Amino acid sequence: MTHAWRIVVGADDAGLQLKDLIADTLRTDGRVVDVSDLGVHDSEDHRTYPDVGLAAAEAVARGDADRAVLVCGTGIGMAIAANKVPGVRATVAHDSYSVQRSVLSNDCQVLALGARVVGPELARLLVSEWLDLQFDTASASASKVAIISRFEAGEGGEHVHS
Ligand SMILES: O=C[C@H](O)[C@H](O)COP(=O)(O)O
Repeated sequence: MTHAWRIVVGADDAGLQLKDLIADTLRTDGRVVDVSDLGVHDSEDHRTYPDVGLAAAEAVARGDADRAVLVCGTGIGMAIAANKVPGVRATVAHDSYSVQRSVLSNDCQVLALGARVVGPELARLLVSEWLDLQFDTASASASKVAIISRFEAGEGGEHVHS
């Protein structure tokens, strides 16, 4: 399968170094046609993980980017922030299987990484594997993701309370 991903990247101060490494890696990856770096750009840039995570997720929601890689200390804050943007599904994942399922089961467009959790080479490997994954809208997982989307759109009623 060929890809032409447009990727937005972002980080807070804790994730700056790993974000820059991932951005450099993405810029030389033939599967990526555009890398948009929302910062932070240096130690003088004091924007927080929600500032950057929300902006990146909004870029995905608008269709300005296909996907986002977001880095903070743990990845958790970035994922929480990104998941608040309607239409965006974000995950923290630091192992291949979780990265794979986040796309194939859950149609996540946002991968959040923790610079204080994962080493740079594993992070680069995970991002590389992630670029080869694409959600299958005809898969059995699609109807499950659709329940979340309908709930988000205020069209609840089909999910079952137990
Ligand atoms: O999830 C949040 C991130 O890990 C962030 O980089 C650190 O947040 P804190 O400074 O509030 O601990």
